[in-house]
Amino acid sequence: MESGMEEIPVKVAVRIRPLLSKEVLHNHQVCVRLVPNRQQIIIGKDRVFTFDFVFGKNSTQKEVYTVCIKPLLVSLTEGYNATVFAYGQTGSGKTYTIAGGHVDQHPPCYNLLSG
Ligand SMILES: Nc1ncnc2c1ncn2[C@@H]1O[C@H](COP(=O)(O)OP(=O)(O)OP(=O)(O)O)[C@@H](O)[C@H]1O
Repeated sequence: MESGMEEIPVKVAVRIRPLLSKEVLHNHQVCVRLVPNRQQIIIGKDRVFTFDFVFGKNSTQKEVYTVCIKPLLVSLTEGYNATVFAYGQTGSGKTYTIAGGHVDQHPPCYNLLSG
């Protein structure tokens, strides 16, 4: 087994999306905070959760792709299988991340495959 492949085979990333304009309009509040320099988030006052990767509201498609997906492509070329899927409540940003938001500014992760 190549070095680095003895790790736990499932990794979980959390991506926090910004409030939508309609949410700002309705005075919705952000309830999730990032812990700086740690892959952790705080929900509410003090509930801390740790993930393999945490992306904040200003994270880009390219950043998510580079950190989470590109290494899987490298392992594919070495003969390993890989699956990426998005999980979360409705409106949380699954489609935006996997299939893209605004096509020019926020390309889908799979459009970055050649990068
Ligand atoms: N990282 C982000 N930055 C800016 N806007 C985002 C981001 N993620 C999601 N959005 C916006 O939030 C809204 C909901 O996102 P999206 O449709 O991707 O959610 P979803 O999880 O796929 O929802 P559903 O399960 O209902 O299909 C969209 O208007 C999308 O453009």
